[in-house]
Amino acid sequence: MFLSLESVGVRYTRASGGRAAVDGITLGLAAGQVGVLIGPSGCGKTSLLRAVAGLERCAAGRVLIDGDVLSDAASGVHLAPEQRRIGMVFQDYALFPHLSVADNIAFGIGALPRAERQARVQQMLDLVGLGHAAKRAPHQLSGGQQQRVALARALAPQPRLLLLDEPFSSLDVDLRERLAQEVRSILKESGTTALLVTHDQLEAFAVGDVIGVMNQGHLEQWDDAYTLYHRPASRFVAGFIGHGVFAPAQIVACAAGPCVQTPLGELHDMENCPLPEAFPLGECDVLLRADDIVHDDASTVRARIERKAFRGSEFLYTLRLESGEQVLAHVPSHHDHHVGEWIGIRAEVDHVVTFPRVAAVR
Ligand SMILES: Nc1ncnc2c1ncn2[C@@H]1O[C@H](COP(=O)(O)OP(=O)(O)OP(=O)(O)O)[C@@H](O)[C@H]1O
Repeated sequence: MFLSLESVGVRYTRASGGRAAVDGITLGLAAGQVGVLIGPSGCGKTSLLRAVAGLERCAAGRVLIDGDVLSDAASGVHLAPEQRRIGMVFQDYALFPHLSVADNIAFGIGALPRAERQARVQQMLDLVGLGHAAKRAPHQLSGGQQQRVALARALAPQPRLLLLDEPFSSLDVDLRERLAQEVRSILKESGTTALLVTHDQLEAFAVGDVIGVMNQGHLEQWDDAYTLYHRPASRFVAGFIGHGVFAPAQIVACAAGPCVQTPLGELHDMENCPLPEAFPLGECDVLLRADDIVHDDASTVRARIERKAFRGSEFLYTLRLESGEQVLAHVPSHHDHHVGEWIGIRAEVDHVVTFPRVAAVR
C-alpha cells in the first residue's frame, strides 16, 4: 500500500476521561486511490487526518508513505508536517485575499525556477478549469471556484498525499455534490493519492474509491461504497449509511434452504442468508432499507403513511405496518399518497443483512 496506517491512536491528554480520540486504526490506500473518512461529529476523523499530516503526534501505531516511516509511536519517530510532502485543503479555503489566483497557486512553489513555476501554475489552472481567472482576486470568484484554487495550490508542489478536511461543507448542497465529482476527476487526472474527511454520505460516495466509517475513535469498516451499503460489517455502519430500519425477524429452514421471516413476509436469499443456528432460536434483526420496500397495491401487506418527504424523483415515506413495525420506503414521486393513507407494500431484498437482536431498537 502507498499510504499505510498501522494501529494508529491519537490521545489528547486534556480530554475528559483520557479516552483515545482515535484508537487502533489500520487502513491502506494504493497509489492514486481516493479514500474518504466518514462518521458522526466527534468520532475522530479530523484527529486521524491531523495525525497523518503530522499536526498531532501518534500515541500509538505507525504512519507510512511509500515505505517511509513518517510517525512511529513506539520508536518516537515524528516527522514535522513540512517534511512529509503532504498537501492539505481545508473547509475555509484559506486563500490569501491580497494575492491573485495565480499567485495563490504559486505560493508553495517559490523555490522553483521562474519558468518552471509559471508552467506549473498554468498546468494547475488548466487542471482545475480556471485558466481564465489567473489574474482575479479570490473574492471575485464563487465559493466553488475558490475551493478549486485551494485544491490547485495544494497540488502545485506535487505532494505525495493530499488531505482534505470537509472541503465542501461551506458550499450549498447542490454545488457540493457537483464539486465533489469535479474534485474526484481532478485527483484522478493528476494521479493524486488523497484522504478526505466528510460527514456527508453523498459526498463520500461521489469522491471515494474506499470509504471508512468511523465511530467513537474506531474504524468500523473500510470498503467501497457498494459493499458498505449492501454488506455493512456492523450494525452501526448499517444504521449510518443509507435510510433503513431494523425489524425483528427469525431465520428458519425453508424448503429451499434458510429464509428470513419478517413483518413483511419471508425473504429468500440463498447466497447471503445466515443459517438459523447463527442466532439463538434464529431470532435476529434484519436490515430493511428504504429501497428494499416497493409500493405494490396488489400486496397483502398494508402500511399507513406516517410521514413523507419529497426528494424530487421520489418520496421517502415513513410507514407503519399493521403489526406495529416502522419501515421506510423510497417511492417514485408520481405515487403521491396522503399522510394517513394505507398503501400496499412488499419487500424486494437482494442482500439479506442480519444482526443479533437488540431489544430496544423499536
Ligand atoms: N485539541 C483537542 N484537545 C482535546 N480534545 C480534542 C481536541 N481535538 C479533538 N478533541 C476531541 O477528540 C474527539 C475527536 O474529535 P475530532 O475533531 O477528531 O472528531 P471529528 O470526527 O472530526 O468531528 P467533527 O465531524 O465534528 O469535526 C472529540 O471527542 C473531541 O472533543
